[in-house]
Amino acid sequence: MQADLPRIVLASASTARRAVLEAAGLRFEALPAAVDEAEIKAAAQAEGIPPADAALMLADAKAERIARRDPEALVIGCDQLLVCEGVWFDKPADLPAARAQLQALRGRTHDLVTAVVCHRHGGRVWQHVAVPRMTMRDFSNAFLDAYLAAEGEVLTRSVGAYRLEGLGAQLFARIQGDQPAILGVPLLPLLAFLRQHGVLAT
Ligand SMILES: Nc1nc2c(ncn2[C@H]2C[C@H](O)[C@@H](COP(=O)(O)OP(=O)(O)OP(=O)(O)O)O2)c(=O)[nH]1
Repeated sequence: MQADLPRIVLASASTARRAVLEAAGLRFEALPAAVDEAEIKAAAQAEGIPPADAALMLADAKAERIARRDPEALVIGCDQLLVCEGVWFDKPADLPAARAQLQALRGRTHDLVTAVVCHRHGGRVWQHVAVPRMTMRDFSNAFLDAYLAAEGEVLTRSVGAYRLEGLGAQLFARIQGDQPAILGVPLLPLLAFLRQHGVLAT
């Protein structure tokens, strides 16, 4: 890597986000940002802030928290909200909550409001929001219980209580949007920015 390229930091604890960027060949450091997402989400909802703006606020908060340590670094922050018929869902606390959440989402369509921001030199230099639209089958409880047993606690790390990659594909009747955005990172717009910013080879 050329010496004058900025250090890239992903302000995230998400294994899914890290895997997407690593698979795309990005070389970066991943540092979790200690941000009280629940508090920011609750305040945004109370103020009637639209999901896309709330997701950008959360992504900014994570990037800012990490960028303070190294203003020269290019810090990537992401956030993903799940909205189904106006109701915002969060990562389930445990498997029973994952079961209840999947029962609430089955047979319905939900949006994954997925924001990504880049911060450098003390401010946001780029942002993008993608909104994949996910339509779930009206799957049976027997199917649901088999899915939960097969996947286990990892489902608590996903805002939708599912993993599209793998068995989770069987939950869906229709998907509008690209898989990296569903997994939490609008990848191609981000890579385009990184090339334009001189961080990736053109
Ligand atoms: N593996 C997988 N993960 C998914 C899928 N859909 C959503 N997710 C994950 C990506 C993110 O880790 C999480 C969205 O929640 P957040 O945006 O709050 O991120 P999280 O708290 O996990 O990490 P971060 O805030 O970036 O430190 O859900 C999927 O289909 N497969």
